[in-house]
Amino acid sequence: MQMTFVALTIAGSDSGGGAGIQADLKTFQELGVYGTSALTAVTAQNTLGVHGVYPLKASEVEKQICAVMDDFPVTAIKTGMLFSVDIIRKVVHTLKHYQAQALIIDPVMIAKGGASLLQNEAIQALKEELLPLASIITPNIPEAELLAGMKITTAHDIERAAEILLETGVDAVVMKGGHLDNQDFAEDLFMSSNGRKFKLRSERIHTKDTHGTGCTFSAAITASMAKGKSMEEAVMIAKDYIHVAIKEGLHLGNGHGPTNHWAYQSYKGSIKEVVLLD
Ligand SMILES: Nc1ncnc2c1ncn2[C@@H]1O[C@H](COP(=O)(O)OP(=O)(O)O)[C@@H](O)[C@H]1O
Ligand SMILES: Cc1ncc(COP(=O)(O)O)c(N)n1
Repeated sequence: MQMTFVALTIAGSDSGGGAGIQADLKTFQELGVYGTSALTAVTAQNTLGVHGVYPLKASEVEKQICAVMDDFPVTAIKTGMLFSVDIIRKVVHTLKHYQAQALIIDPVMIAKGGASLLQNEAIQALKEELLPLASIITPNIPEAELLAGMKITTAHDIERAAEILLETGVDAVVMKGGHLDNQDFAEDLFMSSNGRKFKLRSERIHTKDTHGTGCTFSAAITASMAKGKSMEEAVMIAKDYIHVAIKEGLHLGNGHGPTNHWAYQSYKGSIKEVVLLD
């Protein structure tokens, strides 16, 4: 009998289906992993922006996590939009109880349209209480600036910020380069506490349809880790997955459209270039 791998996402709902819980579950499914979820908030959202944010109570988030963890053989967990200090503290408490095998944290803070998905006072709790439990954290550049407490403009800054984030106790950091002003490449930096360091480089796709790229990328990492792959392998597969999802975009909606979560099905071979660093 074939083994069924199970992943859990703890995140917000995006009614437009391109980011959040919906992106995570689609990605899990495409990568052959059974997806479960614990909602932290409902958002009224489409490709034009976030039109409403309705957080759940922390105890309601906890109940969902327990319901899943008490019954399913979950091998990897990811977090996305956590919204408040209360929800973060409850998630930390609950995850400590279950001792997740692999925990991937996408420190979602601000939607691409500018809406806040994490209250300002929650940034510290995320950094000090949740990050120490994590296998991998996947900040984009603005998120890394807030978490590391520094401005990031050069390649040296990116490495320095990754080093600062490793000091929180997380096993590895992936600094996503989608927001960098590089017209040719989309480059992410992987750095782990055991000294592994490399860049994942792919051609930059010139499109406005990048809604949910971060959610999709971290969900792809989670799916591979749920299947038992190493952090390095998982990050490499995720880079290919997000690249084809952006490249084969669906052009839906009138704003920043979603990516194509099923494009990876018909894709063969490797796209990214791995650049080893000392
Ligand atoms: N225009 C693009 N072309 C190719 N890859 C991209 C592009 N934009 C983002 N990516 C990739 O998508 C992933 C998510 O990055 P990013 O967009 O920075 O995250 P977020 O959605 O959290 O802001 C990264 O692997 C990044 O390199
Ligand atoms: C519920 C939810 N979670 C996460 C994001 C971030 O996605 P993006 O950075 O692509 O806007 C979002 N827009 N909505």
